[in-house]
Amino acid sequence: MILQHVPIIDLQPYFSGTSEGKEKVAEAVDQACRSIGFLVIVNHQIPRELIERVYVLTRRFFALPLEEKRKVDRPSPDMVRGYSGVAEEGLSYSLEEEAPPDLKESFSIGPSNVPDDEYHRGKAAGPHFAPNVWPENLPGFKEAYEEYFQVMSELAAAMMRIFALALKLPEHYFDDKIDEHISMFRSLSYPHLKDGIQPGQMRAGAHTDYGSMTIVRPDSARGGLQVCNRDGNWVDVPHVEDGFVVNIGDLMMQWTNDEWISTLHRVINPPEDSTSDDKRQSLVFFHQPNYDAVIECLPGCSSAANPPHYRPITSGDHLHSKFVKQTTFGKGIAA
Ligand SMILES: O=C(O)CCC(=O)C(=O)O
Ligand SMILES: [Fe+2]
Repeated sequence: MILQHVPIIDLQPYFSGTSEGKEKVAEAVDQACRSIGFLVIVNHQIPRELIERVYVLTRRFFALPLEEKRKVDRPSPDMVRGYSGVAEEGLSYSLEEEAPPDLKESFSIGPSNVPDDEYHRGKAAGPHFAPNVWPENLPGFKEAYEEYFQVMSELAAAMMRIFALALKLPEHYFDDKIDEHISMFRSLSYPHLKDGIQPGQMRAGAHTDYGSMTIVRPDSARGGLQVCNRDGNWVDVPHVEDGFVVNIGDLMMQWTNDEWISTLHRVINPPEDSTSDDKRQSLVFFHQPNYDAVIECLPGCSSAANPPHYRPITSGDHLHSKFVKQTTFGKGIAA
């Protein structure tokens, strides 16, 4: 059955470790990834205290004066680190569309405590392990962000094991392809702008994500995340207290030979007549396999009648090709 809405999936049976429990979760995830490319997970084992701490520190960061935030500006266009201001990027650029820039600010980090060796620092590593930049005078910010990056990496590894089971592969199939992952954690702040909005301008324009998966801790504020379903209708992603939104990106779609779909989504503005302050903040983890992991049609995803749709490509080159597209079409680089 093709789902037209985003399902809510309880991960508890997976974490309880029985093979029936794992099977049940894997089947539900397979159906979600085939139908709509999005799911909401509950019982994910991420401590609530940490999520709250990161959320509060993020509010504090975005509330700083602009000149303070500018001190941790993105170091260069190909390094997604540090701060980007409102309307400096447009996610729709990656779709080769002319669209007005997004109404959001962001702060991004990549892996920390990177070993000083050839794999991580050599030419082949490119900007994937670029150093992080940190705001001064925000006690606990760096620690909380690094801890969040770590727990998200573990949750993504668990999701990749569920993905493997869902695709009828050995549970640990992806483990050695993500053990040096080049993911990015990005906090997003969407101010509630009441005027100066251009026609068609949104909090985040319609786009697909690039990598293996995205894990989002959203906000209940009005003006939220929507997904375009198979019928071509925009549907709201349900807001579940203590839930995370998971969606697969273009790389996973390519890996599965289009069996799973990377779906268009967007973040809409609050209603025009709203008199309240509907500012919104989300915490977004973009998971991306090791830069040298080869993304080629997974076993079981092709047949004589349905040969591989894509040539093999490394995760690093795949990500780079998205960035190049974006710099050609817009002034910024998004996630
Ligand atoms: O803020 C959100 O809920 C999602 C944002 C998003 O889709 C993105 O940054 O790729
Ligand atoms: Fe996205």
